[in-house]
Amino acid sequence: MSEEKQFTYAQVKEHDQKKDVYMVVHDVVYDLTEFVDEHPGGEEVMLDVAGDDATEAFEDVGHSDEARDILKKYKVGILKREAGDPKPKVAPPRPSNAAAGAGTDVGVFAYAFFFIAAVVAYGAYQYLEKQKQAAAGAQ
Ligand code: HEM
Repeated sequence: MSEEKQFTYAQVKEHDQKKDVYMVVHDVVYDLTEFVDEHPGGEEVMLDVAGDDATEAFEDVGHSDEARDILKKYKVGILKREAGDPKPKVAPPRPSNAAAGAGTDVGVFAYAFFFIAAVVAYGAYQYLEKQKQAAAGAQ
């Protein structure tokens, strides 16, 4: 069995310089030193979270699947959390899958929209019928 290399948070913290950038995303440790310059979002944001848990920053941007694929290439190990380490502010790994809450909101909104649309359509229908009757009566 191939054992994955484990890093403590303190060890990851040591790699917080531009020439040596590690970061943690969803408890996986990545060596992104080579990627910092290539990052389409700029090196500044990468250096902000160098040596840190970048999970929240990474997920907040809503990175593409391509970005997630790139990330895989740079994996060097997994994070071994120890007592006292900062807790990950875990955003769901896949916001699109895990957005049950948000999905519900959108669902309710969609129902409300269709309900209002139906009421408006019914009203318009009634109005047109009345117009027709009025026109017929006037003849
Ligand atoms: C952890 C490794 C990271 C990788 C592999 C990565 C990769 C990428 C890629 C491939 C894009 C192009 C758009 C896309 O495909 O989604 C992108 C855009 C972006 N990234 Fe990252 N990123 C990483 C970390 C971060 C972090 C920590 C931040 C901090 C906020 C960040 C902020 C952004 C922003 C703002 C853009 C949008 C740029 C634009 O559209 O002008 N990224 N990233």
